[in-house]
Amino acid sequence: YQTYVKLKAIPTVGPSGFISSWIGAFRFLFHGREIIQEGYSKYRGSAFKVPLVDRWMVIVSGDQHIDDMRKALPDHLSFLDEIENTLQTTYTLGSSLHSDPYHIDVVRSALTRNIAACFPVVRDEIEASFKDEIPEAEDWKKVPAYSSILQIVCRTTNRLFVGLPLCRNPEYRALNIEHTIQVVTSAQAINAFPEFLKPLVANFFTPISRSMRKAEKHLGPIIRDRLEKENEYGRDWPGKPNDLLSWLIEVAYGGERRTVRDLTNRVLALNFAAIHTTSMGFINALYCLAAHPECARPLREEIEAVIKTDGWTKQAMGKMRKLDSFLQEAQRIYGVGALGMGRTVRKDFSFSDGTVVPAGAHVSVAAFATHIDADNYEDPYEFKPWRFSEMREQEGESIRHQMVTPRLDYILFGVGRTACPGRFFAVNELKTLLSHVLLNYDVKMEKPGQVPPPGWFGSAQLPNTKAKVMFRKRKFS
Ligand code: HEM
Repeated sequence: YQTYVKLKAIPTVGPSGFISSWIGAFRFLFHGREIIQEGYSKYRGSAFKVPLVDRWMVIVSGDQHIDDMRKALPDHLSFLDEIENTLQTTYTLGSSLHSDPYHIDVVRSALTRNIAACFPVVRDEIEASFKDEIPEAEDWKKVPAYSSILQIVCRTTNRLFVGLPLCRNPEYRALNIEHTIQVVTSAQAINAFPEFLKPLVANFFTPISRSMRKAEKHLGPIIRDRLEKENEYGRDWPGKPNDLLSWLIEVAYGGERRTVRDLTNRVLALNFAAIHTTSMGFINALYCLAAHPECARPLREEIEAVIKTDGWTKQAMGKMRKLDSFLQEAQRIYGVGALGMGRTVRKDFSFSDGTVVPAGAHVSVAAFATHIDADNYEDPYEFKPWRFSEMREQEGESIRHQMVTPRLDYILFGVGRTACPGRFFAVNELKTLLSHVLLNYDVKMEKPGQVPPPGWFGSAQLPNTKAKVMFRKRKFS
């Protein structure tokens, strides 16, 4: 309530009374996108606020405000505090992730540096997992795409994270896929209670101890073996796998970092960051391809021409501008929720237009509204697959409009110092996955020409989980 009093100067969209704001918060669960769109239309370029079930959310938009957020220091606007607040990480993911987030640097440095070196194994896992999940058939076959893609992405990502054979273990995969869902739902349950009850309530809802027990069963022996080998033969022991677990161990010099428990926790947490995000990104692109099968030909031509000169490499993926544009356009429309770049305000923060957001408040960007703003994108509701590759042609060799480049009008990965450190790997993985589909299958939607409608809950946009995609062995050129 104290924070609300300080926020009085910022206009509210929807009811603002003490009781009526609860009704507004309930309405937000089912009409979040429309409420934020209403605020965006009225206050684009300035700030407004909406009541959520557990907090007031200040929402900003427009280049200037987003740039202010990009430049803000973490001790003013904190991403980690916001994650702690929304996901209740201390209870749901483990407290050391917040107090010592070194795994983020490992993603930013070692993992990103190794994308080229690890490209062949990731591609190998893509081929193997498609063979298992979606065997090539002469006739059209209906595939429950969402669940198959989750399995494929989980396997592929974990080939890089922990290697063979664990990445293929069904129990290990199920654990990582379910853990994410449990973290999100239990955090929502914990957040429904007042602060002083949270530690008590967390005992009932927290999934971390069960997930950790299961994960330690799989990862414990591998971690112990690697730690022993490093102690015996030194840092670069012969046969040391080149994967995320090794890169984590390399900087886990001692103390709590160098324990089975903490290392297991980091692997679980990075699965949390990587699996559902990448799966949703890929399913969005797959639905767009299946709804626009006419895009297959130009994409195949590009992929085949580049592979001919560069082979299956990271460098080749970097040259595929149409593929990059197609993926980017799918995420522009279907890949972001109504809110993005959430931050908790640590010290009173002044935006450049003078708007002050007090310490303790929460700020987000109107992400979806930004992505479908006609001032940012012509015909914003239309799926234009070559939108971004055409922009890049106009600008010569510019890298500004490639998918990995965060921009004020494209905030899929956030912008600024906390922009997703896994995005270079994620985009490379998405390109390799979609290339594999294009070169080996024909795809179409069960209902031709239509991307299955996504679901919205609160501010989240979720791809349709029920739709079937038709697959058959590639026949068209
Ligand atoms: C298409 C897939 C992905 C999307 C859309 C995505 C999106 C995001 C977004 C929006 C953020 C927060 C940015 C902000 O608010 O400033 C983020 C943070 C993060 N992502 Fe990703 N991500 C994806 C894949 C991955 C992958 C594959 C990894 C790991 C290999 C990863 C690791 C992380 C980590 C560690 C953070 C926290 C960064 C920090 O605290 O500084 N992400 N991601």
